Amino acid sequence: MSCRVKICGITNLADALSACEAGADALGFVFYEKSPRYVSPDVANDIVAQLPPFVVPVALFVDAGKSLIESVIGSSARWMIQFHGHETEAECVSYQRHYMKALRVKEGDDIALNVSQYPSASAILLDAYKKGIPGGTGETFNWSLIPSDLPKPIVLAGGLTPDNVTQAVTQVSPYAVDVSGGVEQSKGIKNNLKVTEFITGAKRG
Ligand SMILES: O=C(O)c1ccccc1NCC(=O)[C@H](O)[C@H](O)COP(=O)(O)O
Repeated sequence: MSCRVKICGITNLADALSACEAGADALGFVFYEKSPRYVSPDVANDIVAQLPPFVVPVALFVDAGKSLIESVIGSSARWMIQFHGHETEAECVSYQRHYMKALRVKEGDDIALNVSQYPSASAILLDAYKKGIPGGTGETFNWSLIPSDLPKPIVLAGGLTPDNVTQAVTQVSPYAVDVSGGVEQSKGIKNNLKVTEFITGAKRG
């Protein structure tokens, strides 16, 4: 089975449809106001309403309140949730949607133990840890820290680009890869050529 691809940080319809055309399996929308990739719930839901079938929209939150999360996911049954902060298992499961929990990896972490804290997650996203920045850092982490026998589908993220994604897929064999900065032409705006090269590279690995 070839590796799935999630293109994260979508802020406009043109980038969303181009990514779908290029073969993206999932699109990420960042509902974290401090991010340069922030998109409002209204704009995101308008985009989601125009997505082709079989593409999963993923709503990304960082320690968000219940009212924001419910206002986004309440507009479409298609939303999956990505919790990218310090959310507990009980909080994640309370929305009764498929969700991914992002874990930010640094040397010395017990990844297997951290994954075991989220038995209800549909997948675990592993991203690079950088103090004070919750995500979208553009930095890789040491992929050899990832145990090969984790009990959940793994979404590999952090500093992936068209140049390193095939190597990442070959080394880690993740269920999916996730990219944001590595396929941008400027913050929040995707480069279609990079998106196409990234997806081709991920599916080749
Ligand atoms: O993109 C952001 O600005 C962001 C802000 C806060 C939390 C998460 C954020 N992005 C998450 C992602 O885009 C990806 O899941 C992942 O972090 C990979 O990003 P990148 O290293 O830029 O490819």
